Amino acid sequence: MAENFSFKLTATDGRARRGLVSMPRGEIRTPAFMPVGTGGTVKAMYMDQVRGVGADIILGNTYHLMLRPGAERVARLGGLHDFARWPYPILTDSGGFQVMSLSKLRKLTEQGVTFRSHIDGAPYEMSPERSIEIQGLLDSDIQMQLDECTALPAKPNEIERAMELSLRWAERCKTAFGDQPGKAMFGIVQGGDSAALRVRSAQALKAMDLKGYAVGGLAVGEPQSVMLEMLDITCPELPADKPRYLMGVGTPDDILKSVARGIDMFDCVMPTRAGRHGLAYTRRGKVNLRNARHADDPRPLDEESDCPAARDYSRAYLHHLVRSQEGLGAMLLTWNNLSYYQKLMQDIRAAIEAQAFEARAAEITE
Ligand SMILES: Cc1cccc2c(=O)nc(N)[nH]c12
Repeated sequence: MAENFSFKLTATDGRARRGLVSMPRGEIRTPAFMPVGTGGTVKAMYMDQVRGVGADIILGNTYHLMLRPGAERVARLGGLHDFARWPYPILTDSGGFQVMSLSKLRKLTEQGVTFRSHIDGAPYEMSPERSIEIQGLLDSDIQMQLDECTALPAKPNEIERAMELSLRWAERCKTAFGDQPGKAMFGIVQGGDSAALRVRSAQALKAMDLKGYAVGGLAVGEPQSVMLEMLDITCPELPADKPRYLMGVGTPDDILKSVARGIDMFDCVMPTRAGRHGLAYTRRGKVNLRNARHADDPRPLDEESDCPAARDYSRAYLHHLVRSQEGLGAMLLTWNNLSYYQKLMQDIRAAIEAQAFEARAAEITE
């Protein structure tokens, strides 16, 4: 495996990119979908199943893990990879987004955020430095800067204030992270739905010469057209030779349209959360297994899938499990959904390679 963190582009199709991130713990084929493992577990999945469906990297979360079981405890136990038995790369979000969406009595200042745990009300503070320290204690491979994500719609001056604070926090995170060759710290572009603020944020982060760049502050309630417009504005400002990660996105359609605009990495709770709520993603669209019409249907979700959850169980059985609130229902549907998402990414990667090959072949025949 690689000594350091590196990213190389292996094919392009217009603005879509096929690439490879190489790190000491493994390689990440891009475009990549990262299953969300918030509390050190991809809910309702064994880690060898997560690997089996084709995931190269999973997400962990600073906010949840600092509250429970505690970052210092995870460090004493050998770090998140040993704790959760996932030896491959892990990306951790910095916690700010979750503080603002989950915690109580939070107060945000230049220094950082103070808040009370949504679990037991205990007081905490999270500065850029503490966030990087926690991600280090977790032994995270890709660490996110602490940022302030503005929910949309928002006033322009509010978006600007949060974007500029996030830039100052990016500098502090870069300083706190220092030089860790086998790991990476990504900056997060903010700026809401303002083209000018997105450009300013992206250019300022580019000047910091970070190892990767996330686009944050999207998938927070804005229409897809606004999200895509912000990608059209932001991606061209980011360095072509660094990975681009669109946070919290998204549906299969969101992913396709975002890959076409130059995004390399995605994460979203949709496939795992939907699985726990009886919803299955299939090549023919979404299937709600709670619906009574499946009660006598002997067909599997997808007889051509190589995922046992999609191929070996009848819709009638899945309907029964979901209606009976049996744990196996969430397990099988999550397995199906993550398999669907990874197959989508595999098809996207192949399509970019094929198109690039076509373009190259056309050049050669000219
Ligand atoms: C998880 C997530 C989703 C969506 C947006 C964001 C964001 O802007 N910043 C962070 N740190 N995380 C995000």
